[in-house]
Parts: sequence; structure tokens; C-alpha cells
Amino acid sequence: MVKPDEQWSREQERVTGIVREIDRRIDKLEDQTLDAKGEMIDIRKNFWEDVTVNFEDAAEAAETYASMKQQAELLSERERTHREADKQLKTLRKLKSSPYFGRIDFTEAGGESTDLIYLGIASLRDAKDEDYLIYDWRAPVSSLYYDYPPGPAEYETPMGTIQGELQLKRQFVIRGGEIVSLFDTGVTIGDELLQEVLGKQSDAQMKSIVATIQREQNRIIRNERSRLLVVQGAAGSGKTSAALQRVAYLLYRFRGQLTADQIVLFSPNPMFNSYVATVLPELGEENMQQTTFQDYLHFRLGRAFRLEGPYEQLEYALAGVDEPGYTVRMEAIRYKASAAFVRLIDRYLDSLRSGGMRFKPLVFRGESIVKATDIEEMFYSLDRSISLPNRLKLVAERLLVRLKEREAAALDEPWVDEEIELLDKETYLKAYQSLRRKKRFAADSFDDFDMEKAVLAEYVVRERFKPLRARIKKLGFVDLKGVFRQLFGNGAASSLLAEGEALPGEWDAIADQTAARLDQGEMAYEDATPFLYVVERIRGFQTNTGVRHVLIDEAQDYTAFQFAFLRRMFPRAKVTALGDLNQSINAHATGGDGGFDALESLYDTEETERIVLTRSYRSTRPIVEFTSTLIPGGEAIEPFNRDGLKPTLTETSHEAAAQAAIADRIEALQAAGHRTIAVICKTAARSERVFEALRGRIAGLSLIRQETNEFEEGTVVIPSYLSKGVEFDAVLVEDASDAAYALESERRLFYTVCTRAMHELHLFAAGVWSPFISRQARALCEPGPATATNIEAQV
Ligand SMILES: Nc1ncnc2c1ncn2[C@@H]1O[C@H](COP(=O)(O)OP(=O)(O)OP(=O)(O)O)[C@@H](O)[C@H]1O
Repeated sequence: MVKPDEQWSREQERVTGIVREIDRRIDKLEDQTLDAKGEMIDIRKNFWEDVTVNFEDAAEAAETYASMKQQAELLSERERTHREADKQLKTLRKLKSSPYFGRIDFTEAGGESTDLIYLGIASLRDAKDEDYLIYDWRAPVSSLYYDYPPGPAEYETPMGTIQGELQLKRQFVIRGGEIVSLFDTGVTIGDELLQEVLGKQSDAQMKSIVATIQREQNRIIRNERSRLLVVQGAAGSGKTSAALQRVAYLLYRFRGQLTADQIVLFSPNPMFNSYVATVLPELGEENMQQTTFQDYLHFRLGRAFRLEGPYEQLEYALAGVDEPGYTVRMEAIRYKASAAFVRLIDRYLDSLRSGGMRFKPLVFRGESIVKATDIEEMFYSLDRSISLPNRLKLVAERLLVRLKEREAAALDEPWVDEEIELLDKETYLKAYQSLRRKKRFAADSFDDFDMEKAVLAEYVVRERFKPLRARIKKLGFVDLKGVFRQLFGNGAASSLLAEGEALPGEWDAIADQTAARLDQGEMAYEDATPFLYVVERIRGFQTNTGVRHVLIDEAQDYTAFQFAFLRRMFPRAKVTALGDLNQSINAHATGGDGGFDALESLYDTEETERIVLTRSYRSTRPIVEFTSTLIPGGEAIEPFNRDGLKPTLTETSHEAAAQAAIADRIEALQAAGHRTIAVICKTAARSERVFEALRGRIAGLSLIRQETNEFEEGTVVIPSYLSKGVEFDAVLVEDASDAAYALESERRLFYTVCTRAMHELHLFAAGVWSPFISRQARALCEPGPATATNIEAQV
């Protein structure tokens, strides 16, 4: 039996040997990149000297072109080599500091020898290029490390399943080429390393979890089969982490077939993008495309409407309770998010095949060239089996013919002469050149008056008809807003109901509200996706077939409509949706069926997999124990066993006193070395107020707004809904009273806010505590500094 310190020194010897080998590779590569760089500079400097430029005749010109092309190719080849070498160098430098984090000893069934497999963020072969000194954590065999304790084990390869016996599983922490810790572990990935990783202070960047991926997370990361993978996971269970590791895995597994720009991550807000931006580069991979659904809506509808965003809608839901029409709008938000509304719209679109499509007349200089009713007639005279978009294309063709006829007739009209008179010199010249290019005449100038007039008339008419022509080609003669608005007209929706279906009780009021808003050029957030869906179904979906993987983070906040939309937009993509129904904070969430069922109903059951994560890693055990009491079914959440302080409850008599207590607490937290501290307020308006009150006392305090793009270290004031998905060393819930969180719809928001804390959670209230903090929950907390008696009195 090898003694522990002997093991340590043997392992250290190996690490030292590998670092030496890495150093050798680095030196070699550095020389190579230096050479490539020198060559690149040379080629750029001497580009024109090495090219014989001669344009005297066609043959010489062709030769010149060929020689330029050759030089340019040489240059881009050198650039590519340089880029590749640079990437390898970066990886090697990372490996040099920490070559690997794990080792497994595996004996294949029927085999005699045992393979020692060391796992790192990239693979490295020995000098002879024969054996692997380090295996990439994504290699098939590496799966064993994440999936099994010592004992019988198996892993999948493209050639089939390999079975055998795992003899040893060892974890390392290596820094600067030195082993800092080393331990053998029984069950999956040992707690020691996780304790260490999770106990650290956070900074403003999410980290890769490659050394401590848990078995159930590994299933998400390596899933290749499912068309739809749904992950329901408790707060802090590593959904986002697993999603990013999954991207890194897919890029490795399908190297050469899949590139980073064929993967899209939908994230909740722009700040979140900056929070996760370093994970993939840290793993030596390029970042996938990142966007938010709102960005897309804005891109499509932002010019035509005053478009409301999800956060404005949420602010309204949270703060607009006393506004007239509030209950109607809230009911509208829920209904318009539902699969029932998708079905209603699908039936509406179906009904448009035989009637009801709305058109806009083609108007030229105030004259209606083709009336809306004529277009309608044209449309409905076409065979009904032809799809709506194809029928519109046929109508467009006919309209273009009509336009041409009208254009020809316009040539002799008096307004044309008038416009010719008014042509400035520049336009005149432009007309002349444009027509000459078209070889309508060969002379150097207009020398014949009639010819000049005819040519200019043609120019003027063509220019004036251009916008109309473009509009027809873009199917701009369809009154899309009118088609959508019509659904909210008298009785339109009720005639579309299928048996057993009903409209919401307040439908008439909802319809009036919707129509009024549309008439004012406003697009409510709840209408934006349904409207765009109608537009796309009518004009033909603008699909994106290049994208192969779509990952939707915080998927619980998407509506049935948004899922249906994404499904059509990325028809060839596999979808990974990650979310937590307990954190559904959007206004539609309270009753709408936007949850995962709506998404799953879009895919066949055989191609769908659902994974549930119940272990929570972010927060200390005392915090998880407290937050689990806030939601029904919370007892199923398993805290990772990390000790820490109990949450505190500080009760004060008025707002200013609460703010003073918050400021005291922030100072103490800063002094204790916490790097990210958040004061979380319910709304944006409240955040502004608290920020103003605290900024004089807390140096470097910043306010996070909807448009904040960067997530930075320090102390921040942030509205509840923007704190989604991110985490802080310490969280201060600015107002946990029943004035802020009392409605059932606010329960999940409160849960989301409290679960942002990694190490410390402090709640404040000027007044009565939120009813979500039960007697049982209070027993799990400590009273805040000056308020012990108050709390005890309440308990
Ligand atoms: N296997 C792991 N090893 C180390 N750290 C982990 C692991 N899984 C999760 N974590 C850590 O737990 C924290 C929460 O992870 P993450 O943000 O991915 O969770 P989430 O499920 O997306 O959370 P939420 O839904 O609350 O936003 C992060 O700090 C992450 O690094």
C-alpha cells in the first residue's frame, strides 16, 4: 500500500514532468508564432513589391489579378496559422498552471491493464504524440469521472458502450504547477472540493464548474439525443452553469460540424450576458450568440410601434394595482400568454383562408390605383388550398403588373413635366448617367429635345413609383395591424371558439383596451409576440435554419406563444430550456399556462426529455433551509451542506430607520470582505429611492437599471426582477414587509430575491413582515441587531 505522502510526491513528480513538457511546447509554439508573425508583417509590407501590377491588356490584368490573389491567400493562410497557434498557446498556459483536476483508474472488462486517465480543460499528448497525458473533460471516457464512484462503471462512445471497473477516483487542486490538495473520493464528486469552490467570495463573473460537475448536471451537458431537453431546477441548482458547460461540450463533440455562431442563448437581460460571458473563453471555446427575446421583438417591431418591454409590463403589474383597468389588463396578460390564445389565433389564421383578410389600397399621389376591395377580391379569387403567404405572393405579382401599366400611363401626365422642370442639376446628371448606363442613348449629352423629355419623364416616373413597387414586393399592401386588431372587434373572437373553450370573463373589456392601445400606435408586451406570430404566419415565417442549438435560460418566464414562435423560427434547432417554475416572476405567470407543458406540447414525447435538479449549490445550508419554506414543495430542495450564518430579520418603525440599518449592515459586510453585495428592492422606482437615500453614506454604490449592460463587482441597488439568474455574496432585502410581498403572485418574486444570496441574507421591514415568512421560517433566522425584542414578540 502506497502511503499518502508518497502518493502526493509521486503525483507532484508527474505534474512537474507535465509542466516541463508544456513549457517545451510553449517555447516551440512561441517560436512558430513569432515566425508566422514576422512572415505576416513581411507579406503585408512587401505586398505590392511581390505583385507585378500590369493592366495594359486583358492577359496582363488577369495575371496581375492572379498574383494578387496568391499573395492574399498566402497572407490569410499565415494569419490562420497564427490565430490557431495563439489559441493553442492560451490553452497551454492555462494547463501549465493547472494541468488537471481529476484522475480515474479504469480497467476495461476483459482487459488486463488499468488505464490512468487524468482530466483537464483540454487534452495533451506526450512528445511522441502517442499517449494522452491529459484527457479533455469532454472526451467520452471522462464521463466516468462525473458519473460513477469506484466500482463497476461504463461509458458511451460513438462505437458503443464500454464497461469495466473504476478502481480509483482522485481529485486535485493544482495551482502554479503545485498540488495544493489531493484526495480520493467515494461517491461522485467529493464534497471537499465543492465546499472550497462554493465557499469563495464571488466576483462579477460566472465560473466554469468543470472540476465539480455533478452526475445529474452531466446528463444535461452530454445529452445528444433529445430534440427538446427541459430542465426544471431549484434556485441555485446549476442550470445556467450546466447550460454553458453544455455549449462547450457540444462544440467539442461536434468539432468541424458545429460552430459557436450556430448556437444561440436566450438570456433574461443584457446584464446577464456580461455575467456569463467569460465561461466559454475560460474553457478555450468561443462564445455562442447571446440575445434576449425582447431584443428580437425590438428589432422586428421597434420602428412601427411604441413597444413595451417585459420589465415595463412587470413594473405595471407590481406597482399599477390602483390604476383604472388594472384587473382587466392583468387578465389579458394571463390569457394572451396561454396556449388557449395560441389555439384561438391559429383558428383565426385558418379562417382568413376564406375571408376577413384586410388590405390597404395602393395609393399614388392621392389616387387609389388599386382599391383595398379589389386586392381582397384578387386574393380570394385564388385557390383556397394555396397557403396565405403563397397567395399573397401571387397577388403581389398581379399588383406589380397593374403598377407597370399605371406607370406607362403616367409618362404623359402634366405632373411629370412639372417635376422635370424642377429637377436640379445633380438629379438631371444622375438621370442622364443612369439612362446612359442602360444604353438608352450613346451621345455625350441630350441633344434632342423630345428625346431628352422622354428620357427624363421615364426617370421621374420610375423614381416616383419606386417606393410603391418596393412596398408591393414586401407585401406591404396587407393591413397586418388591421388583421390583428380585427380579432378584438365585436364578437370576432367568440365565433372562433372550439367546443369546450371559453374566452376570459372580461373579454369585452380586454378587447376594447387592446384595440385602443393599438390605435394609439402602442404595442403592449403581451400583444407583441402574438402580433408577430400573426405577421409571420401571414407573410411566411422568416426562419433561421443555420442555428442548430437554442438554449433558453429562465425559460419559466416565456409564454406559450413565445415558445411556439421560437419553434417556428428555428425549425432545425435542438432546444434546451432551463428554468424554475418557482421563480416565474412575469406578470403572466399567475395562472397562465406558459410553463413547460406548453413547450413540451410542441414536440413529440419520444424526442423530449425532462431532467429535474433538486440540489441547490449557491446558498449556504441555513439560507436554503429558510428559502425552502417560502414556496410550496420547498422541502424537496436539498441544500448542499455548506455552513454559514442564519438569515437575519431586522424590523424597524419607519423607512428611514430601515435604510439606516441597511447602511450599517453594508458597512459590516464590506468590512468582512464581501465583494458583491446587493440591496434588492421590489421595483425600479423603489430602487431609485433607496439608492438616493444610501449613496451619500455608501461609497461606490451603484444602481442597476434595465439598460445596465455590465455586471460589476461592488455594492449595488437592484430591482427584484433584474436580479434573476445572478448571485451575490450578500443580499439585503430592502423591504420584506407585507406592503411589498403579500399577494400570492408576489410569492415567487420574493423567493427569487432571497435565493440570490450565496453567503449572507438579511431582511428588513418597516412594519409587519410579509406573510410568506412563516413562523417556521422565522425560527430559522436571527433577529437583526437592535430589534430582538420586536421579533420575539411577533414569533
Ligand atoms: N457542480 C457545481 N460545482 C461547483 N459549483 C456549482 C456547481 N453547480 C452549480 N454551482 C454553483 O452554484 C451557483 C448557482 O449556479 P447557477 O447560477 O448555474 O444556478 P441556476 O440553477 O441557474 O440558478 P437560478 O435559477 O437561481 O438562477 C453558481 O455559483 C455555480 O457556480
